[in-house]
Amino acid sequence: MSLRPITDTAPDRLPAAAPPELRVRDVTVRFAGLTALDAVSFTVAPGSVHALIGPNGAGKSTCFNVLSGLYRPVSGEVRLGDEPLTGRAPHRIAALGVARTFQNIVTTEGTVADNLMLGRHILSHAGFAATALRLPRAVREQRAHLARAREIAELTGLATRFETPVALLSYGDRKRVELARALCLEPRVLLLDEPVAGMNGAERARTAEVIDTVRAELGLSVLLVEHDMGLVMRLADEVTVLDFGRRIAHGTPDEVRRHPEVLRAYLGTPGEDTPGEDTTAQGTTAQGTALEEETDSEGDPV
Ligand SMILES: Nc1ncnc2c1ncn2[C@@H]1O[C@H](COP(=O)(O)OP(=O)(O)OP(=O)(O)O)[C@@H](O)[C@H]1O
Repeated sequence: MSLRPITDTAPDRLPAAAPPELRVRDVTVRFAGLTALDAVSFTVAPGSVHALIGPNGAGKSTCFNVLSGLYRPVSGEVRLGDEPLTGRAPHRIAALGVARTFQNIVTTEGTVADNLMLGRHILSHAGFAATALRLPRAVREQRAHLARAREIAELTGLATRFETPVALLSYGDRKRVELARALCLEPRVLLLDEPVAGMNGAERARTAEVIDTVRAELGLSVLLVEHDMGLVMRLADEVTVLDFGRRIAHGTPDEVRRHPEVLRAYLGTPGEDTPGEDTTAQGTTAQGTALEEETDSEGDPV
């Protein structure tokens, strides 16, 4: 199906032809004596999928927490187009069009519809009293939000689960509810924190398809943190690689997978051939990690 952001509930946030650039400039974050991010810079080009990868502890989640306003950097800045995001509260950043999902599932209560409607909350113009009193304007607005939530459920493969309690969903579906809830904010930039972590091969392939569709249909930019290199190589236009809080490489998926610094960070030795078994690159040789794409039984990338 073809979807466009609706106009009556988010008039101030209709995307222009493309979302604005998300620019991260020289961002440094310290925790006591530890520098978790050390003058990190990268730009998420409008409408692109940009992956942020790196071994465990590289600083990926810290970076997401800066982008979504949970952490304030000691120096550097983040801008969405001309709007500075650094130092703004998370709900302000969300209202500017930057939505995120979390590594671990946070949605456990209510139906899929309930959760998606929570995602629409930030876009509601009718106040609590008008909604509680079911004033006509509030009722119309609620209807529009529900219709949009249904469209997003369809786009994310959850249409047949719309009225189902999330507690009864499969793990993969629950992860996609998180994604759908973030989309309900009508973001211009979507931050996906390990969207396929813990999924089996079929669920990962399905979610990869959904991310692809969402980007194409909604024309938004995606910043993706993911250990699954198959997914990164399949979806990303550009990749930034962090290690110990520093940016060590940047380029297309093909460029970074051959980059000597990247091979050293993941495998401990530069230029060694990467094993092709496990694509979940957590960054330790003991886990047999790799920067290879995973293939299904027919040899197609998943
Ligand atoms: N709140 C915190 N307090 C202190 N240290 C922290 C905090 N959050 C992260 N760190 C440290 O900062 C560094 C970067 O951690 P971060 O979680 O950003 O890495 P990551 O790349 O997301 O790792 P993973 O792939 O394991 O999720 C690590 O050394 C981590 O222990």
